[in-house]
Amino acid sequence: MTATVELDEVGRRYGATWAVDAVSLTLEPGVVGLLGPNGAGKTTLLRMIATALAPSRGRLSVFGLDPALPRQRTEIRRRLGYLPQEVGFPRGFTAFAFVDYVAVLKEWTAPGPRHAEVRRVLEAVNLGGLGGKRVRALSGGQRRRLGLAQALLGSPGLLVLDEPTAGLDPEQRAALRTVLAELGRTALVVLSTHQTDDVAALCERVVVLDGGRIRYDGGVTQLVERAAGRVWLADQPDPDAPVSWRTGTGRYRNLAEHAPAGAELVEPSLEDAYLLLRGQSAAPARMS
Ligand SMILES: Nc1ncnc2c1ncn2[C@@H]1O[C@H](COP(=O)(O)OP(=O)(O)OP(=O)(O)O)[C@@H](O)[C@H]1O
Repeated sequence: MTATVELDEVGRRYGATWAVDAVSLTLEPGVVGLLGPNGAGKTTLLRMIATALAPSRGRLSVFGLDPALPRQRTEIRRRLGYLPQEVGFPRGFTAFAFVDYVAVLKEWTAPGPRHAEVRRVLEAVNLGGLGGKRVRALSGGQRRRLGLAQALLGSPGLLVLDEPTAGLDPEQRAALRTVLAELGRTALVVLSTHQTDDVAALCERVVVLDGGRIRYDGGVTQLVERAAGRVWLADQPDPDAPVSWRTGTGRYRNLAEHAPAGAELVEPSLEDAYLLLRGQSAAPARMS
């Protein structure tokens, strides 16, 4: 069977900088999380998968098609939904009119089924009651969900979502997780986020990018297991820990190979595992 997305040594360069450097990935249906620090190359990678940006080198195929060829690119675009990091909304449009406009661009010609689909995706992101509201009058989180609604049009086989949960309140994030988990049963959902708890709640697979390169690609559980036996709660910060921070209880969470004095070993989270991975490649991070 053809993989939904296949990248073979894909790179994208801006001037002398490789924003994405020799990335190889085979992505099948399911929800895949993309983590990485600011500037890691997540948006650049997602833009290439969404056919919004051409690779500078390497081979990329989506649904077995080549986005470098105009006809095949059009076919890919018919079958994918994309939420960019920043959506240029026509702010005078109503929420309904905006999604309807995107639906027209996506070749939904018959008004009856198109309007029904617009209503469906607005409901899916809990904006069913706000279809008549102007985009400029929506809150930031509501606008983010409106951007998501247009990506869901036509239940695409590939959803590329750049920070879909940014600015969403906890209830909306939880609701969105349900929508995406449901979609991931049949479609490939690739999402970038800075929220490790979204990845832990939603994804089986996580790809960690840093400096344009893959630092980890595998199961979320396996990444968390790497941090087992290395997360310690103590009354003091451990000077030898690559990562250490003061928690809300006043105790320090130390990510370290060896037990700091008087420390208590605790279960690792995905955030701990991610920070440990980062700590191994980056300068020591200390937050207090
Ligand atoms: N249009 C551009 N022109 C020049 N450099 C760019 C451009 N877009 C991105 N870059 C550079 O490419 C690198 C990767 O940027 P990218 O936006 O892909 O990272 P990111 O992981 O999405 O970051 P963030 O988490 O901050 O959104 C950065 O060094 C960035 O400065």
